[in-house]
Amino acid sequence: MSEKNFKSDRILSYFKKEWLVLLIVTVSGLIYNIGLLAGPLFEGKMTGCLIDILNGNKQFADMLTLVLLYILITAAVQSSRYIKRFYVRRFANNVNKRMKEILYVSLVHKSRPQLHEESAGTILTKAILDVDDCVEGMRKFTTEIFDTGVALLAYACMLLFYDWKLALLCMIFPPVSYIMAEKMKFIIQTSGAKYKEQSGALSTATLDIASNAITYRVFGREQQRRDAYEESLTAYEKSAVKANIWNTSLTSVYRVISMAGVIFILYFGGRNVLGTGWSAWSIATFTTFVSCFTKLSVKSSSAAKLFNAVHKAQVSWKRIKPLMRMKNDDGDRKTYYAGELEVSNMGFSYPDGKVIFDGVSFTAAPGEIIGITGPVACGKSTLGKVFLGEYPYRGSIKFSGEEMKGVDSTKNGIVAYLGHDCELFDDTVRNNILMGDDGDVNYYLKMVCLDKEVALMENGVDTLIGSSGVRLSGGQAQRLALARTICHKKPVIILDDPFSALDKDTEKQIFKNLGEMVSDSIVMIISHRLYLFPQMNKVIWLNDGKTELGSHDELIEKCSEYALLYNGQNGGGTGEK
Ligand SMILES: Nc1ncnc2c1ncn2[C@@H]1O[C@H](COP(=O)(O)OP(=O)(O)OP(=O)(O)O)[C@@H](O)[C@H]1O
Repeated sequence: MSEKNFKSDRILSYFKKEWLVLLIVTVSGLIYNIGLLAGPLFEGKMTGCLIDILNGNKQFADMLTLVLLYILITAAVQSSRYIKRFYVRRFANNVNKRMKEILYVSLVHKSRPQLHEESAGTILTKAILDVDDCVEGMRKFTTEIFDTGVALLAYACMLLFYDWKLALLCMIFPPVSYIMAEKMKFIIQTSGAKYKEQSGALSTATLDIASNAITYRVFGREQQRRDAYEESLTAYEKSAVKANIWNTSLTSVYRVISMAGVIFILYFGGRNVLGTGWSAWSIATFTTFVSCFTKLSVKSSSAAKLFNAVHKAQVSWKRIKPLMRMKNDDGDRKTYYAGELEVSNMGFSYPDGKVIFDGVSFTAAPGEIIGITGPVACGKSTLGKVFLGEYPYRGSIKFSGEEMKGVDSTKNGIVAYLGHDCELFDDTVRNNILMGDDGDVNYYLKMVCLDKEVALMENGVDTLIGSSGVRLSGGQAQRLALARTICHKKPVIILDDPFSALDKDTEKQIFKNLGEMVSDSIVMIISHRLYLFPQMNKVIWLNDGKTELGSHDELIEKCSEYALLYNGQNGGGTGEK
C-alpha cells in the first residue's frame, strides 16, 4: 500500500500497510493452531498404546516411535508459534510507531487556543494511552484470530467428530462466558477511561510542580503543592488498581464458566467407555476428548477477554480518530513570496464578547516595519496572534490579494512569529536556529548580537542549551529565538516584545540589522518601549478597543496618550536602561 493511499483515520489502512508481516503471521498461525491438535491426538494415542503394551498387544518400540513423532511435531508447532508471536509483535510495534508519529504531527498542528483549552500534557498523555490500548486491541485481535479462532474451530471439529451430541452439550458453556464478557465491558471501559483521565491529570500536576518549583518555594507553598500532588497521585493509583482488577480478574471467572461442561464429559464420556453411552469409546478417545475440551475451554476464556480488549480498542480509537487525520506537513504547504498586506475594518473579540479592537485598517508593503503599542492589556499580543490565523477575526486581512481567513498562515508560510515564550528546544545553539536546514549560523548570531557570547560557550554553536534554554540568560534566549525567526523569515514577521530583556544599545543595533536582513518582509514589532518607534514606517496605537494609525510624527500630533508615553520614556522618566 503506497503512502498516498494510506488513510490514517481508517483502522483497516494500518492492517493493509502491514500486509507482508500479516501474511507471515497467517501462515505461521495456521501451522501452529492446526498443529495444536497433535497434542490431544498423541496424548490419546499414547494412553491407548500404554494399555496395549500392558495387555501385551504392543511393544515398547511402538511407544518410542509415538513419543519421538510427538516431540518432532511439537517442536515444529512451537517454532511456528515463535515465528507468529515475533511477527505479531512486529506488527503491533510498527502500527504503534506509525500512529504515534501521526499523533505527534496532529498535536503540533493544533492551535495554541486548542492546546491551552485542555492542557497539552493532558491531551498527549491521554492520546498516547489511547494509541497503546488501540494497538493492544489490534495485536490481540491479530494473534487471537489464530490462537483462539482457528484453534477453537479445530478443537470443536475434533469434539464433534468423536461424539457430536456430547460435544454440543458441553460446548453450551463457552458462549455463556462470552455473554458475560459482553455484559462486563461497560465497567471495564469506564474504569479504563477514569484511569486515563487520572493519568493525564498526574502528568499535568508533575509538569506544574517541575516548571513552577521556584515560585512555590519562594512563596512557601511547597507543602500545599506536595499535598495536592499526593492527592493526585492517590487518585491515579486508585484508578490504576481498579482498572487493572477489572481488566485481569475476570479471566479466571470466564475460564471456570467455560470449563463447566467437563461434568457432562465425565458422566456421558464414562458411559461411552463403558459401552452404555451414545458412542463406543476407548480410554484413548476419552483422554483425547477431555484434553481437547480443556484446551477449547481455555481458548474460550481468551476469546471472552479478546472481546473486552477489542471493545476497549474501539473506544480508544473513537477518541483518537479526530487526531489521526494525517496532516500532510509539506504537501499542502504553499510558498509565499513578498507581497502586500491589506487590512480593512478588522476586529476581534474573545468568546466572552469583550471587543479587544475594532476597525483596524492599514496597508503595508515589503520592507515596512510597523510598531504596535498601547497600554498594558490593550490587545497587542492578541493582534499579533490574529495574523497567525489562530483567532477568527471580523473584517478582512489579505496577503497578496488572498484573504487569510481560514488559512493557517503559520503553516502556509506567510507568517513568522516570535511570541513571549521563546520556545527553545533542548538542543544545541546551532539546531535551535537552523532546525535541520543548512545555513551559516554565525551570520544569524551576529545579526542578533549573540555571536561573541556563543563563541565563549564551552562548545560554541554546538553547546547544548538545556530544556527550554534553561542554560541561557533571558536576553540570550530572546536573541537566540530571534535568530531562529529571521533565519526562517517569511513575508510577514511578527515579533512580540522581542527586545524586552535587552539593553538599549543592543536593541538599537539589532533593530538596525533587522532592517537590512528582512528588507523584503513586512515586520510588526509589538512593544511597550517606544524609543525606536520614530524609525518605524507606521505605528498602531491600541487602547480600549479603539485603534489609531499613522506615522510616529502623526500619532504624536493626533494621539495625546501616545505622545505622553513617548515623551515620558524619552525624557528618561521610565528609568529604563
Ligand atoms: N485566551 C483569552 N481569552 C479571553 N481573554 C483573553 C485571552 N487572552 C487574552 N485575553 C484578554 O485580552 C486582553 C488583551 O490581552 P493581550 O495579551 O492581547 O494584551 P497585551 O496588550 O498584549 O498585554 P501586555 O501589555 O500585558 O503584553 C486582556 O484583557 C486579556 O485578559
